[in-house]
Amino acid sequence: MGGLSTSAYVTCSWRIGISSTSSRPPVGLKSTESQLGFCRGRSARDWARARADLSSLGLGCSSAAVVVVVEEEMGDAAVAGSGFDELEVAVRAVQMACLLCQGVQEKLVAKDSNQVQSKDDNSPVTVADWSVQAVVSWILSQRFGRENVSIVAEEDTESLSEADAAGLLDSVVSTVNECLAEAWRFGLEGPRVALGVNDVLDAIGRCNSVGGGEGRFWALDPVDGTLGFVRGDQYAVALALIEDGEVVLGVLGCPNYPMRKEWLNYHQRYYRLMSKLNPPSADSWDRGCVFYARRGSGEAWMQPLLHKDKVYSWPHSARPVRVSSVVDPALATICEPVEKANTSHSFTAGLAQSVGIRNQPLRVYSMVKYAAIARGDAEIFMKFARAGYKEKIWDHAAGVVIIQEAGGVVTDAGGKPLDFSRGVYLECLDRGIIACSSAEMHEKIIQAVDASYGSSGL
Ligand SMILES: Nc1ncnc2c1ncn2[C@@H]1O[C@H](COP(=O)(O)OS(=O)(=O)O)[C@@H](OP(=O)(O)O)[C@H]1O
Ligand SMILES: [Mg+2]
Repeated sequence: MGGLSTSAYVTCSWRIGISSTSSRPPVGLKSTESQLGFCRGRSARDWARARADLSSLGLGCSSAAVVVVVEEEMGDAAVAGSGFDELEVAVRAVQMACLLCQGVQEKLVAKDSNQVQSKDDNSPVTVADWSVQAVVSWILSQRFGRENVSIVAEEDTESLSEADAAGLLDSVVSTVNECLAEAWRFGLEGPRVALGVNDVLDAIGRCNSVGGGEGRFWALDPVDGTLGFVRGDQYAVALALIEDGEVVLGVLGCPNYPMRKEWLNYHQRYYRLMSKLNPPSADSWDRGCVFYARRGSGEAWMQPLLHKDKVYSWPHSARPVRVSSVVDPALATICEPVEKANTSHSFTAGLAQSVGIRNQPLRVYSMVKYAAIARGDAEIFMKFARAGYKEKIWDHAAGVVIIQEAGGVVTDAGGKPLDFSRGVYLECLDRGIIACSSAEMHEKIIQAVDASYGSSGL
């Protein structure tokens, strides 16, 4: 089986191919190139399993039908107990979740009806929401121990467990297993055997923490901007760690956020077409970024999504991001929600005029807006929801720390920091959310809000 010792296989990423004389892929391992029965692995356990599977097929190490390809040296250890900290695990989990979402979105855009379900409030919930929640929950529990992981997240298992959702549940289970089978590519361990329905429901249902001001918990929005997602447009996977009411790290996966700001102006359908005509190469940073920051570091980072068939190695070409240096309102751009049901476009248009902003607003679904400010693609993010709407912590936590560490300012419209210590909602939020690239710009906006809010009818 090649000229390498077993120890080499367990410290490298490898691929086993069985020649066409044997048509069956190794049992229990993902068949990625099924005609030849290829499987891949990246840990001692995978390797032991592959050998056992080969022998169950009657193929020994020296069999001519077996080919082992060592793909590349591992950049980091894949076995449990290696020293990734919470940020690294969170980034890897979000990377995996982004790839999962891209797969589901492609099917959705091609109109696979099993992928969308209506929640009670009629918002579209997809296979991706539940699958991402299951994957992230499973990975965090696996890495840090179930008893040490508390998660506040958007989805519950109620509608998924109903009798008429059996097809949907099956799709979720297979999507989760497909995603976790790739965990080794991200330096993480997947499950030894595929998760069953109950395992998946358990992973989703476990995310039932209610947050609060004491202790540590994760806040997860598995697919933020569900409308953007089902429309084939922008959406985000948002994961934050909150400790004693403060966001200590944030990760924002933006699978459709382009490398170049100019692409934001194109419709996603046009963008998809262009990507097909001119496919991204392994080294081009085409579509899909993951942003992250650690509280107090003074740095925020952006990584490309992992390309197909590549193995992730930290820090995966990360580059620092910084907020815009534009301070002249005449050159500034406001970023805001797409849906006027989610914010008052007329109020922000009035504000823009009063401070001298001339550019058209950049309207983007989801927390990608936070990424846009952190990367300097726009200078101001504002959201003024209708009276009575309560913002949820998972819709903001990751984005806030990323903007702050990239040099920006985020507060409510009264200038107070967003309060993540009061449970699932941003209780006591004063009017709306304002994020700016600089303290000067922020001050101008706060003053403009004070001057016009009373007569806005909001
Ligand atoms: N009525 C109302 N007002 C304000 N906000 C609301 C409202 N209803 C929902 N939501 C929450 O807002 C999330 C989407 O907000 P966005 O800023 O991304 O809006 S938009 O999609 O760009 O229009 C959206 O997140 P997702 O559910 O993850 O899509 C909701 O959590
Ligand atoms: Mg959301």
